Amino acid sequence: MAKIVFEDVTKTFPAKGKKNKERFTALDGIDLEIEAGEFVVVVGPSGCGKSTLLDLLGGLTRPSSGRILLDGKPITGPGLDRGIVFQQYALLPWRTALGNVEFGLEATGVPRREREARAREFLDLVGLTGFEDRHPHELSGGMRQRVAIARSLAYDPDVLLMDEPFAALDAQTRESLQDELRRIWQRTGKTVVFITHGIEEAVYLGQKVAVMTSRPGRVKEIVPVTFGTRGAGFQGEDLRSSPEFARYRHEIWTLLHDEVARAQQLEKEEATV
Ligand SMILES: Nc1ncnc2c1ncn2[C@@H]1O[C@H](COP(=O)(O)OP(=O)(O)OP(=O)(O)O)[C@@H](O)[C@H]1O
Repeated sequence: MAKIVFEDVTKTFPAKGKKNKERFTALDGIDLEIEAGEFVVVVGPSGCGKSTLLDLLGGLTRPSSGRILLDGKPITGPGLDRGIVFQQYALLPWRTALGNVEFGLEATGVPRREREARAREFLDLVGLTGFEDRHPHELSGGMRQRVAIARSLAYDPDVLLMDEPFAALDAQTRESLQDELRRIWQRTGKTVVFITHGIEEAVYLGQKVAVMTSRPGRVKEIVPVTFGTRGAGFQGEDLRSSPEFARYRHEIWTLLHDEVARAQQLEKEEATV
C-alpha cells in the first residue's frame, strides 16, 4: 500500500472580486501515489497550487472533492505523523536553537530530560552542535533553516513536508543544505514531499519529480530520476556535473517551459481585466 494517495483531488477557493458563488479552481483532479520512504519533488509555475497541495497533505485545509489518504486513512487535520518546514523559518524568536527544537517535542509529551537529549541529537544531525544556546537572530539564514529541519525531525514524523525550504538562502548554503537533506533522508528513511521552483534542486533531490501544469494545477508528468550510481557517496559536484543530471534538467525544463509561459500569459490577462 502506498504511503500517500491523492485520489482525484480538487481544491477550489472563492473567486476574488467575482459574484459570491463563483469559485476558483486551484487544483483539479490530482492523482498521485507516494511510496513510504520516497523523496518526491513537486515543481510547477507560480500559482499552480503547489503550496495548496502541501497544505492539504499537512491537514491545514481540506479538499473540495476527492480524498487524500495517509497509510490508507483520509487526512482530517494536522498530525504529529507529518512535519512541515516552510520557506520562512517560523522559529520562536525568544527561544534558543535548543529551545526551538524542544518545542516540537513538548506537544508529544516527551519528558523534559529526554527532550533536551533528543533536541541535542537532532541539532547535531543538522550540523549545529555548539550553537544550541543561540537565539534565531544570532544565527545565519541557513542555520535557522537547519533548526527548523531539526525541529521537524525531532518528533520523528513519518512524513516530511517541505515548502521551498531553501528558497531564501544563498546558492552555496542552499547546496550544502541539499546535501545534508539527502544524507538525512538516506539515514532516516522518511517519506519526503518537497516543493521547489528550482529545476536543479528538483533533479538533485528527487527520486520522482512531479511536474504540474499552470492553473488549474494538475499533475502533468512524473519523471522518475534514476541515476545509476545515486546511492551514498555520489553527490555534490560529481552528481551535479554529470551528463545524466543535465539530461534530466533539460527534460524537466522542457516540460515546465510551456506551463510557465501559459501562467505568465494568464497573469497578464488578469492584470488587464
Ligand atoms: N486561501 C486562499 N484563498 C483564495 N485563493 C487562494 C488561497 N490559497 C491559495 N489561493 C490561490 O490558489 C492558487 C494556488 O496557490 P498556491 O499558493 O498553492 O500556488 P503555488 O504554486 O504554491 O505558488 P507559488 O509558486 O507562487 O508559491 C493561487 O492562484 C492562489 O492565489
